[in-house]
Amino acid sequence: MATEANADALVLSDDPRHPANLIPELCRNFYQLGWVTGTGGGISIRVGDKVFIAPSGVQKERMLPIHIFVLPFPQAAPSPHTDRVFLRRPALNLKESACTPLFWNAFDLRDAGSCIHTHSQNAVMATLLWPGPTFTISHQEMIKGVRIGGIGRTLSYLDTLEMPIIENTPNEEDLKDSMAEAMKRYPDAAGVLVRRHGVYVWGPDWEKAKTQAECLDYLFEIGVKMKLAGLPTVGLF
Ligand SMILES: CSCCC(=O)C(=O)COP(=O)(O)O
Ligand SMILES: [Zn+2]
Repeated sequence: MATEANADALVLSDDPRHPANLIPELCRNFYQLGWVTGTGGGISIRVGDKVFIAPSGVQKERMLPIHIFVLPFPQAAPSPHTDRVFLRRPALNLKESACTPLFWNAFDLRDAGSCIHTHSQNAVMATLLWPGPTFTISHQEMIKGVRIGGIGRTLSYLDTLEMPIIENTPNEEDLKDSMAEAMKRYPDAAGVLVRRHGVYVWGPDWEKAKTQAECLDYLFEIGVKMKLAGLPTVGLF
């Protein structure tokens, strides 16, 4: 059993690329993009058998490494309703992110090394202008930055990008099953949009997850603008 001091060693490092240093830094960047304002959204990183997760309901742009939770992987998707296991919990009275079971979908079903959740308005607008089960767009250069299933080879300019959209629920953790279903139904999709809420995107590591989140956000934004301009988003015109 880890003592408090050696558990803290899991999040205290001089290495700027340590997940406990990266998560606060990346959340500050995401805040500037409008992706994690109002405490929502965030990023989790899995390195081998350890998952690093931010606390819930905190100002994500002001987080520090000592606020980070560390959970062992694998374990059954941790949620407030299960007996979850921690390697390290902050001393403060904090709960792990409500996105934890959703992040777990990406680790369990895609062997992801990182999962990002944003509340980007581009993602939300895409879910409003595409009222059906998917968002689609083709013939955009940024499609080439997106990976098959989020983890495979990158798409070609000639591929059509399709992202499933699931319906929102009052509690974040209750999205777990519909997200998992969408991931099974759309194995090639690099993420899952949540209507009136945002998007989950993952990758083999945090750099690739971030690249894909950026490319997808660009595609949501231009798709929304094209739709509002009355232009088709699939096919050449
Ligand atoms: C205004 S945020 C509402 C809850 C939410 O959508 C979310 O992403 C919460 O994430 P957290 O990591 O703060 O539990
Ligand atoms: Zn959210």
